[in-house]
Amino acid sequence: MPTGGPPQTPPQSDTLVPVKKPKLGQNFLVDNNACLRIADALGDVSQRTVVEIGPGHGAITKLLAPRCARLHLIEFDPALVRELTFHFRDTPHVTVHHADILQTDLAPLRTDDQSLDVVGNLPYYITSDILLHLFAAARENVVRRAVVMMQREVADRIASPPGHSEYGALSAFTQLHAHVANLFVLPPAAFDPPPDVYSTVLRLEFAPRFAELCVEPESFNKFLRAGFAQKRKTLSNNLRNANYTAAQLEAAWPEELSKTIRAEAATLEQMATLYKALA
Ligand SMILES: C[S@@+](CC[C@H](N)C(=O)[O-])C[C@H]1O[C@@H](n2cnc3c(N)ncnc32)[C@H](O)[C@@H]1O
Repeated sequence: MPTGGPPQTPPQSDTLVPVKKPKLGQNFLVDNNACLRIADALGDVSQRTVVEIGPGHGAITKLLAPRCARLHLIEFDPALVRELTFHFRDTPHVTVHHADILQTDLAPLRTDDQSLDVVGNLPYYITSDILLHLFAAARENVVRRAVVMMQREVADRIASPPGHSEYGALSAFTQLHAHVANLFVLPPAAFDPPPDVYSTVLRLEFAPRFAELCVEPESFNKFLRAGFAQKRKTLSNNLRNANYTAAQLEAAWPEELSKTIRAEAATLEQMATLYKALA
């Protein structure tokens, strides 16, 4: 549930995504077929609890509500909250929360400890913050699947493999937590008002890899952050800035890993090997 109600100002954007600034990221989906494809991409939700991030005027919500067992709507704009509350006044399995998704603890929204399915045409100005919030929930098995729309460039980065020019910190964190499927792209005309960018719908099947990589989640996340801290620097230099000594790095550095590699070129397996050697 929201912790202490929504803040008075919108949340800050993060450093991983270029800032786009329609009011609260409000580009409403007006392509009904796209709404249907998003709802379909969640699969059979007849026995499941679904959380929608930023339902807006309810374009996707109205299709989902009759399909799922329970639906929680997390909306930050008070005028939209009033509109949704009125619209769903006679639909007891739909709950409207006036809340900032980034301040919302998703765990209490579960029923009988069943993991949640998440859907949302995301407010693009906080896309990566929302993803990081979902990854934290995935580490606690709170979420199972998410079908989310975001700016196409961000989606392309998330889905690209290590060594690819678009691979970066957000790709690594996403692929550490989920299998990613790139579903479809929408042009600006699918929205009102139309954004300046194309949009992509991704499906994330959460499956955190910490156990498989034999790493401790919190400290490995910290290690990854340190490794990706400055894009132009080598992995080794970024780790030096995070207080690993040259001698520690020299002793732990795996033979198969180039000394001048950047984090963007390393696989998660290689990062895990180095992390464990340094532990
Ligand atoms: C891109 S619009 C999507 C609206 C609707 N789902 C649609 O597809 O037409 C993003 C929605 O997220 C809401 N929003 C923005 N920041 C939010 C936040 N921090 N927490 C929850 N909702 C937020 C906006 O008010 C808006 O309704």
